[in-house]
Amino acid sequence: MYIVTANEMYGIDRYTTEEIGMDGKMLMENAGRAISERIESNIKNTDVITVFAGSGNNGGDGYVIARTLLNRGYQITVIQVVPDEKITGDARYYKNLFINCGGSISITGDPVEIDEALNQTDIVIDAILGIGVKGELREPIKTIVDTINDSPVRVISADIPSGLPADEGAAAFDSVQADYTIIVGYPKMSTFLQHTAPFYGEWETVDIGFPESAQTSLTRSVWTDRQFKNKMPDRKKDSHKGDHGRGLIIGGSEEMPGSIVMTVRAALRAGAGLVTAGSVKQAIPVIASQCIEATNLKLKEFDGVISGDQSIPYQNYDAIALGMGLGRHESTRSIVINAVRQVDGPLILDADGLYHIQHDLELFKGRTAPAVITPHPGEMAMLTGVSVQEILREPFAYSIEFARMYQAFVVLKGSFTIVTAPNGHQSVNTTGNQGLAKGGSGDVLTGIILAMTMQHEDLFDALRNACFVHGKAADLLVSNSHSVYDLMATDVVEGIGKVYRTFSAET
Ligand SMILES: NC(=O)C1=CN([C@@H]2O[C@H](COP(=O)(O)OP(=O)(O)OC[C@H]3O[C@@H](n4cnc5c(N)ncnc54)[C@H](OP(=O)(O)O)[C@@H]3O)[C@@H](O)[C@H]2O)[C@H](O)CC1
Ligand SMILES: [K+]
Repeated sequence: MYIVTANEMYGIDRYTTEEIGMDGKMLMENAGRAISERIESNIKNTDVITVFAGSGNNGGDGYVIARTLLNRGYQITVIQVVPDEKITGDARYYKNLFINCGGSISITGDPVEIDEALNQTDIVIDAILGIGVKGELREPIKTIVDTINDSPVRVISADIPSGLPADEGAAAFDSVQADYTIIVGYPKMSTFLQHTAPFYGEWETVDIGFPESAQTSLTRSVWTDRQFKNKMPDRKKDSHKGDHGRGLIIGGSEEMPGSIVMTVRAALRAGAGLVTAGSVKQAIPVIASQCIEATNLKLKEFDGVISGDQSIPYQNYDAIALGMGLGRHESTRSIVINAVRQVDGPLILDADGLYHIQHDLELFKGRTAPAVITPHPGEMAMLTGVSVQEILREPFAYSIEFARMYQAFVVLKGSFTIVTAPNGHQSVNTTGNQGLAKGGSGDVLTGIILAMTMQHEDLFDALRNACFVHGKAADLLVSNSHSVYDLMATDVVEGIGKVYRTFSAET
């Protein structure tokens, strides 16, 4: 499922009308009808419905919805929130059809009248503004949006909650708070941003007839269940442990032996053939007792942390993960610097590994083998020199800039984790829940990433599948045996098996 910006959506619209030759009116009719069908399956036929219609094509969709539901016997009226001369083009055409079918319209921006109407309404259809919104809401629309939000009525938004920007980057906005949004064609970027996603309520998309050829330039998408299943490699009956990768995980310190334990256990559960844990001698007994299937590599230590002054036989491994529980001691830094220089297979940097590399990012440019960074927004802010708020406001843009500049894969963690490839392609993960917002979750993800990296031919697929499994494990656990409160990172490790079993049982 592709994710679009407003500009990309207008491009698809233009292509469909100009190149394919489909009439714009037909797209609007298709949109309004498809939305009406979804509305019908979500309401009672006795519900009183009010459509709020604005001046643009979103308002035009609103008039198609109003006519469709009126003709199907619903009690429905339209409140047009802009003066009549603002309704032009296709929207005007559909407004006239609604009137010709006996529909009733009141034209008002008066909050008292609107409040009275809301008191007699069960369902609001929000068709005030679509992806054409620009800047802060003007009056009377701003007050109307506030009035709708203050009312207990159920709100269904057409395409996008009115006022909400389609794209990332907006700092302040006013928006309708929808209970449910029926999105035309493709989800917009703001469906997947931490600060804008909640305005959509539940959402789904409707197909209005855009041709497949309109999608060819799109490079951003949601990773789906079906894609996960298709891209999970089969295991041959005669395979052996060496076929599933030899991974090295370096991390841990005297004071932090736990995080590498979770990474190692997750890598093993996720299917890595052989896993070696490289750590200081003080941490090895903990790792060895918790991960008896792993082997250990005792590294030189300095004051309880891994010393940077040593060489590591990276060539013996298919992929390396580095950073969990490493600590931020200066003497450890050269381990990370040297790994970026020397590891000639996939290198995954997480946690303190990211801390140590922050001033030497240029080293990524000299690598011939892929590098993967797995920052949370705070770590991404550290790496890019901007605030966490800026990262959260524009996670797609910051990820792409980093991935292109340093030719690295970026896994920007969050409620919608974004995986970005060096060529700028981006994929959003939608599995997972609040239960993952806990210490250790990131360590588990890194272990799964390591295992997937060694089992997939394509690294982008590996990263997408890793994020999918991590979130899905949490989802299955929360829907069966756990809650978002008690879920722990170690539970997620055990949940990996549930994901594999669920998907291998499906035909
Ligand atoms: N393929 C498609 O994309 C299809 C989309 N459909 C629907 O159309 C909308 C997009 O329609 P568009 O007309 O481009 O934009 P809007 O409906 O969002 O409205 C733009 C008008 O809104 C006014 N506006 C803009 N910003 C503000 C603001 N901050 N405050 C108040 N009013 C604002 C502006 O009016 P002016 O007074 O400035 O003229 C614009 O005119 C899309 O979302 C879909 O719902 C089609 O139906 C099917 C194909
Ligand atoms: K809307």
